[in-house]
Amino acid sequence: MASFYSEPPIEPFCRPQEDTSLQEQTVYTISKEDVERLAPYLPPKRSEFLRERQNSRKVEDEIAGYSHATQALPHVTLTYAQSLDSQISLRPGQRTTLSGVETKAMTQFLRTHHDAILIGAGTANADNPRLNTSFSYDGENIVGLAEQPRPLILDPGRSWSEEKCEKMFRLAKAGVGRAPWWIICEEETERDEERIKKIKEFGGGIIKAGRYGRRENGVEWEKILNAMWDTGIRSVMIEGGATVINDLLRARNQHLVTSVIVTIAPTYLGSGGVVVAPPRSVQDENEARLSGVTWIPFGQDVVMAGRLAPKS
Ligand SMILES: NC(=O)c1ccc[n+]([C@@H]2O[C@H](COP(=O)([O-])OP(=O)(O)OC[C@H]3O[C@@H](n4cnc5c(N)ncnc54)[C@H](O)[C@@H]3O)[C@@H](O)[C@H]2O)c1
Ligand SMILES: Nc1nc(=O)c(N)c(NC[C@H](O)[C@H](O)[C@H](O)COP(=O)(O)O)[nH]1
Repeated sequence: MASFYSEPPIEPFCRPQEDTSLQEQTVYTISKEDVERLAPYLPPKRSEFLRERQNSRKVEDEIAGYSHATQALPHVTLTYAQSLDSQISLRPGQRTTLSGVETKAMTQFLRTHHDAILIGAGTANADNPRLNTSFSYDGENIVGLAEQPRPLILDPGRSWSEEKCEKMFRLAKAGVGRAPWWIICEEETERDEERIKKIKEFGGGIIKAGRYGRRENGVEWEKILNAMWDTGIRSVMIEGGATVINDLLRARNQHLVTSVIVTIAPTYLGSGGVVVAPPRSVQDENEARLSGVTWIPFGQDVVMAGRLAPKS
């Protein structure tokens, strides 16, 4: 495992000025009551020290109330939006809006509470995502760069195209988001060198961890999360897509997930979409059950927050 990155200077608050398209960022906020309802499922708030020294290994003593027994694993919040028929998009590669404005605001709030935000290469290529937050505590001023999560692109099969993620790089350049880190498996290939150089030029970086064989066997999450911890990441919000979610929900990985926060939208996408359903490890047994569950209505949607009771 090896990791490195370069960091743009941290500024307390920064509004996009040069790039006019960035001025159109919608400002999101949620009520104090909803913040309190979500609080039990969130990682401890980041300290200033952690925000500024994300690459330090000496930070471990600074963490209070850390929720995992093993100190080398970050708090993992698995979060996504699904339809009533358990689908997250109409077809692979198609961005499908499920969340209403209220749950979108909730997601933007969650993003301010995590050091990093992870998506799979399939989602990165499909969505041209922003992966920043335009959450505002006062309903007016969007949080500053210090509260912006680090985007992580999980790409064990090396299928990510940076060109399809120009929004993220633009936001980083404007100082209203961070440049992404590319997560690939350990095996080196010469082709990577040029790409890594380019990603670093934009302020991004790379994490190499674990091995990768057949796609249906998934990735080595523990090694990947461990490598994240080594870079200073103490909390990560994992947003999808289906390959990533179903892999994390399989029996051998469930103990790595700290909280699950799912938005359920009152719509049926109809068969043929991208489904969340982890592989079943034991016939005729539920694969996973949540405990400590709270259901919170947000506009027309409902948000379910809970913890996984690991199967293994
Ligand atoms: N509604 C939501 O909350 C939500 C969230 C995220 C994505 N989506 C949607 O999901 C769709 C993408 O889902 P997907 O499953 O095609 O893509 P994905 O984002 O899960 O990425 C899958 C690809 O990344 C690699 N990969 C990543 N993690 C892997 C793992 N653990 N094991 C094996 N391979 C892994 C593989 O190369 C694979 O092709 C898009 O349409 C996107 O809009 C919806
Ligand atoms: N909460 C939520 N509601 C939705 O209706 C929907 N389609 C997603 N989708 C998540 C999404 O597909 C990836 O996390 C993006 O790629 C993030 O993109 P943005 O940063 O928001 O631009 N998420």
